[in-house]
Amino acid sequence: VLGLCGLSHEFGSASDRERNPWHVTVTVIRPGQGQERCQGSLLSRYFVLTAAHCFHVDDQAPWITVDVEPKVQRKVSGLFLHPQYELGGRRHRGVPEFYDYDVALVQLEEPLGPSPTVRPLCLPCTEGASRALRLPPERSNCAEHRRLLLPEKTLDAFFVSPHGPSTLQRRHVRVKLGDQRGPCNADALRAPPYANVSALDDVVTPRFLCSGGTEPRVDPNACRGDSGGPLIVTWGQRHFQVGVISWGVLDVCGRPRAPPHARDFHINLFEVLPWLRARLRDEELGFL
Ligand SMILES: Cc1cc(Br)c(Nc2ncc[nH]2)c2c(Cl)c[nH]c12
Repeated sequence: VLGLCGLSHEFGSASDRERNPWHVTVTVIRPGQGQERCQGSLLSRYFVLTAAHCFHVDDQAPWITVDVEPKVQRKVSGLFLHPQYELGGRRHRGVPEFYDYDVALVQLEEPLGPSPTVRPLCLPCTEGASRALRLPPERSNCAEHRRLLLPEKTLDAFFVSPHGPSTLQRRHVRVKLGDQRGPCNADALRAPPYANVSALDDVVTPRFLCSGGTEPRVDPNACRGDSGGPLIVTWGQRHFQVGVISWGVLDVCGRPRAPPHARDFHINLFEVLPWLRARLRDEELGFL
C-alpha cells in the first residue's frame, strides 16, 4: 500500500513539491497537431486523476506523458474517460461545450512513489481516507465522509497552480454550497460560450461544485491550464480531493480584480464514485 494518503511536508523549508506531493502535470502531444497541457493528481501508485476535456476521443496512451516532478516524466499505458462525458452532447440545445462528467483517469506504465515528493491525495470513501479522518469503525462510511468533507455550507478549499517550471502555488477558494450555491451556479450563463443557452440546467448539472466570486472574499480564478487539477479540502494535517477543476466563466486567470460573476466549476468526486471504484478496483485503496 502506498502509505499515508494526503500527507505533506508543511515545514518552512519544504519545497513546493514536498507541500504538494500529489501534484502532476499531464501533457498530450498529438502527432502533427501540437500539444495540450492539464494538471492532475496522484490517487494511487498507477493512477492519475484529471479532466476528460484535456483529451480527444481518439488520443492514444503513447501521446500522453505525466510530469511528476521536474525532469521526471512518466509514460502512460491507459486512458479512461468517464463514459458519460460528451463535450458535444448538448449542441442541439445551444451548448457548444458541455462539461458534465469531465473526469478522466490516466494509468502509468510504471508505479510511482512513495517518496517525500511523490505521494497520493486521499480519495473520499476509501479506508485510507477514513484513517486520515481518524474515524472510528462505526463512522467509517461514505455518507460520513461526505458529511465531513462536503457539508452543505460555504467550504474552504484550495487548488494548485503551476507558477513557472518548478513552483506550485496554492490558491484558496470557497466552494459555494448551501444558500450560496444557487447564485454561484447562476453565473454560469455569463460564460461567453453559453450566450445562447436559455436554461441553467442545460449547463450546470448536479455533478458540479462552484467557486469564485467576491463574497465573502475575492476568490482567485483557475486558468485554462489549471483544468484537471484537484480541488482539495484539508482536515487536520491531511488533504482530501473533493473535486476536479473543469471550466470557468471568464478567462481572467491570475488577474487580481476578477468580476463577481467570474466563477469556476469543478466535478464533485462524490458524484462519480461508481466510476472511480470500478477503475481503481485493483489499487488496494479499500473502497468503503
Ligand atoms: C479553467 C477553465 C477551463 C475552461 Br475549458 C474554460 N473554457 C470555457 N469555459 C466555459 C466554456 N469554455 C475556461 C474559461 Cl472561459 C475560464 N476558465 C476556464
